[in-house]
Amino acid sequence: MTESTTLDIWNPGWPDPFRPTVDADDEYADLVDALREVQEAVTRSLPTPEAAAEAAATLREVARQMRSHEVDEDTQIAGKRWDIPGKAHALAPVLHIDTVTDTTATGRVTVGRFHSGRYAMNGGVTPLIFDELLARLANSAGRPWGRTAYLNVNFRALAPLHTELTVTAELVGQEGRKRFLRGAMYHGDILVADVDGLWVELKPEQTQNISKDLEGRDR
Ligand SMILES: CCCCCCCCCCCCCCCC(=O)SCCNC(=O)CCNC(=O)[C@H](O)C(C)(C)COP(=O)(O)OP(=O)(O)OC[C@H]1O[C@@H](n2cnc3c(N)ncnc32)[C@H](O)[C@@H]1OP(=O)(O)O
Repeated sequence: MTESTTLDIWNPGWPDPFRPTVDADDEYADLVDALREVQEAVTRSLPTPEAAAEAAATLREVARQMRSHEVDEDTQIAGKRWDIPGKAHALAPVLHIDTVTDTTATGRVTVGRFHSGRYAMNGGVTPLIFDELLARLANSAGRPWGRTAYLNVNFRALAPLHTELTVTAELVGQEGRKRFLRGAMYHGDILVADVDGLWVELKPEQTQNISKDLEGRDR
């Protein structure tokens, strides 16, 4: 087991997840955009062995540079820029959030070949997009933080690449600590996927530190 650390993950002062949580650092956001460009370009390429070796060396040099700026997870920016599409996280599809109310949210997303299965969005990417929008809604409007308990996705039609898709989310019910959400993804008028999700509000002991949940496990 690796050494256990205490990570305080609960702070009642955290703002609504539709708003920024860390100071804007647009150079960092630009770095993540550049990384996305690399992901897409590498996915689309079949370089010669020489070109592949040269690019690998360049990328390892970038990794070396970034390791010299390493910070802990509470301090990192990646995934926390809730004010910009994609939250400055290279894995996240770039989701533009258009409308937000206390119980609904809508957004738009376009994915390229990096997120492709075969000529259409990969089936693992669709839940990633739903989780992004539904989790924010579940944890917004002053609702205490909850974790995703399930995310049941139905794939209704192929979701095309390089094409803007609309995503909707709605809080449909609340029972005690449980929040039920529903979402849908459309290509124009065509329903490509829908989802039912449950978020469970964290108990006090779950909000103190995440290491309790991970105790005794390798990580
Ligand atoms: C600079 C600052 C930047 C900060 C910026 C970062 C912010 C950061 C914030 C961190 C705060 C959270 C961070 C979230 C991050 C994820 O959402 S993680 C995403 C993946 N999800 C997980 O890993 C969750 C893993 N699972 C769990 O932790 C636990 O199972 C859960 C979901 C918390 C529930 O556990 P529990 O609280 O012990 O639940 P329990 O009391 O047994 O059940 C409560 C009710 O829910 C029902 N339930 C629970 N699970 C299920 C299920 N799967 N299906 C059906 N019903 C269920 C139970 O039946 C029960 O129902 P009732 O009997 O009350 O009717």
